Amino acid sequence: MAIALKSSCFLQLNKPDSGFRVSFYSKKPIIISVKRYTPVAATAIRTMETVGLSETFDRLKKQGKVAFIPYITAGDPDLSTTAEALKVLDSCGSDIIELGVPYSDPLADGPVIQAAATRSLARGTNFDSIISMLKEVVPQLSTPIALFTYYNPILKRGTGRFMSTIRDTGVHGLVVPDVPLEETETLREEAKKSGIELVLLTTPTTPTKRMKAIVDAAEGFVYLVSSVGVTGARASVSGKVQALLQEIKEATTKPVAVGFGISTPEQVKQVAGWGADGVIVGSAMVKVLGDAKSPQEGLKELEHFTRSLKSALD
Ligand SMILES: O=P(O)(O)OC[C@@H](O)[C@@H](O)c1c[nH]c2ccccc12
Repeated sequence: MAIALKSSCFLQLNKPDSGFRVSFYSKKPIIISVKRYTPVAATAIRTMETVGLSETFDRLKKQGKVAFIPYITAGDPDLSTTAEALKVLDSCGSDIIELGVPYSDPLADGPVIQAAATRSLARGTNFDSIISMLKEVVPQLSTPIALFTYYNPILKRGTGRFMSTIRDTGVHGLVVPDVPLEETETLREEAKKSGIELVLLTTPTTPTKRMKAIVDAAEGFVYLVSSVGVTGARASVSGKVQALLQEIKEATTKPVAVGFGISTPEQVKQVAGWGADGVIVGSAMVKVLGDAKSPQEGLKELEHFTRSLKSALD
């Protein structure tokens, strides 16, 4: 029986009778054919997942490539457009997608993402509606999702329940920019129980000792914030990033992705050239969707913009 999956990659099925080990290798549509559609086959096919953040970086490293990591705010302009935007970002070759949970007090965000969060909340977007959307869309994606949320929504729901809820959607990673380092351990333990990779952030002003503690505790990848201040496109990316990358790479072999202020193909190329394992673009992506006259136009613009940035890494 052949089952066409709108999913990624070359699929290797080992031991087709007694059990399946499914591995995804590259982003190509596949047809799965099984001799007998046994309960094992059904389970394997149902539970097939994209690979996680660390494995994505491992694969890219073997290919000598740098990860392209876009960020968008869930529910802006609305959740059905977010669902389509995730598919656009996936089809344009994003390697990891950061999806932001809108929050009323986004302290680390600049005006573009703050405005997106306000619009999204005004439309009634909440955590439960985001989870329902993700349950629908994630199985159609080949790009792993890292959910982006401030700490308060996690505490409100309860850390363990929050982690199992996002795991059940197929989300692989979590970024919490305002969790105090002292509380990271608990968060990390709960995340691990659910197989969620907790990404931690370090900044240009993080003391070396603290940076080392952060990179030791980080899962998936280390997020290097390129400059002090809030998110938002900048005319140039601070040259300090190159030395910061060097310092972090002396402290860990974990992949390091750089974000904040990056919005042009030249800047993407520059940061990759400085040795980043991944390049994150957020506000510029959010602006494309937020400035569009209609969701359809926004999605078209998003595709065009994503391809222009991604091509800087090819
Ligand atoms: O928007 P920028 O400057 O491209 O930076 C990425 C950023 O948007 C994304 O990673 C992010 C969104 N909200 C954040 C809050 C803190 C740190 C990072 C973020």
